[in-house]
Formats: sequence, C-alpha cells, structure tokens
Amino acid sequence: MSVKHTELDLEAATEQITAVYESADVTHSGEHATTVNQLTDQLPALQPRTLEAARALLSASGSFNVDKLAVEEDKGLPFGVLIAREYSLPLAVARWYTYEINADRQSAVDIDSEYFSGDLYLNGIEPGDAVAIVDDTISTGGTMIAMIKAIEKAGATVEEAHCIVEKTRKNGVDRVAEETGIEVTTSIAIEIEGNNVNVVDE
Ligand SMILES: O=P(O)(O)OC[C@H]1O[C@H](OP(=O)(O)OP(=O)(O)O)[C@H](O)[C@@H]1O
Ligand SMILES: Nc1ncnc2[nH]cnc12
Repeated sequence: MSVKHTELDLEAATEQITAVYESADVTHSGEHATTVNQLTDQLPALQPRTLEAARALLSASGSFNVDKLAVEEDKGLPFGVLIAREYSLPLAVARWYTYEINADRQSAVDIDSEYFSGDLYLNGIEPGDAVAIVDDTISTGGTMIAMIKAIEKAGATVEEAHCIVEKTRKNGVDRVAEETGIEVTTSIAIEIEGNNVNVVDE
C-alpha cells in the first residue's frame, strides 16, 4: 500500500520548474537544441526547492502502486531516487554501458533517442514485476520506448510512465503511445525558439 505525501502544492511546483526553464540557456548542436538548466544538467547547481518541485510533480502523476521503479542514467536518476524513497520501491537503473556479463547481454535493447543510438542495458527487472518508469524529459520518445522494451523483454509489465518535461515539437508522447500503448504523463511542456525556452500550455 503506497502513501502519498506532497509537501509542495502543485501550482507552486509548476511555477518553480517553469522559472527554471524560462531562465535556461540553450545550446545548439547540428539539428539539436538543448536546454541547459539546473533540473537536467545541474548547471547551475540543482537547488533543493527545484528537486522538491520535481518530486511533487512526478509523485502526483501516478499511483506508484507497483513492484519496482525504473529510470535511465543519468538525468532520470535524481528523481528516481526521490520517488523510490517516497514509495519504498526498489530502483532499477538503465545504463548506456555494459559490464560484459551474461545478465547484462540479456538485458540489452536497441535505443534510438534524440542524442543517442545504440544499446541500453536494464538489469534488476524480474518476470512478473509491475513497473513504473520516471524520467526528467521526453523528446522523441526513443528512451521511453527502449525502457518499455527492456522491461517487457524481462517478462515484466509497464504500469505507468511519467516525465517532468515534454519537448512538444518532437511528439514523443504520441510516438510512445503508438508504438507501445503506454500513455506517458508530463507536467511541463516546452518549446525552444532560438535561444529562448517557452513554457507552453499542454
Ligand atoms: O525522448 P528522447 O529523444 O529519448 O529524449 C529524452 C532523453 O534524453 C535525455 O537523456 P540523454 O540522452 O541526455 O541521456 P542522459 O540521461 O544519460 O544524460 C533525457 O534524460 C531523456 O532520457
Ligand atoms: N535537457 C534537454 N533539453 C533539450 N532537449 C532535450 N532532450 C533531452 N534532454 C533535453
């Protein structure tokens, strides 16, 4: 039985994360525009109130009435730790590198995300587990699709998936729904215009 405790109200949490994005720097590389900010890059340092706002938004997004929580390293990890602690869930972390042992080879799935194509390794998921996924951002949806594939490959099921921020123009939420049937929730929607980040209504 999971117990929710939200210390920050959701409006204040939304305002906090909105302020982070509205003052974020944007860096352009090829076709990619990346928002550099304290929430996803610890630049400037991630403030406790921002961490608490992120936790509150993720926590309110689902029931987390599951056996296990899954995140990807490294940007999903700070928030995964908070949600795992809040709901007393074991935490499985997907990594971009292999330990070259059998378990790792079996846990590999293809990933094709905004910034990376290759393999993703998710260990620690057992057959029959009911799993929730949390992450900081959804863009193309490639990371979320790889996470879902890895969990299903392990014989487990994805019950819920939540991201704090959605880069709406990349249509990741729709792509994940089409390819996996999983509806990813998001709390903040952003669009990048030149060197500005606009927080838009969902
Ligand atoms: O929807 P997508 O196109 O997959 O993009 C979203 C992913 O991109 C970021 O991770 P990043 O690739 O920067 O990896 P990191 O967390 O290891 O830094 C973010 O943390 C998401 O996991
Ligand atoms: N922090 C970030 N900013 C912009 N696009 C992203 N895609 C994935 N992470 C991102």
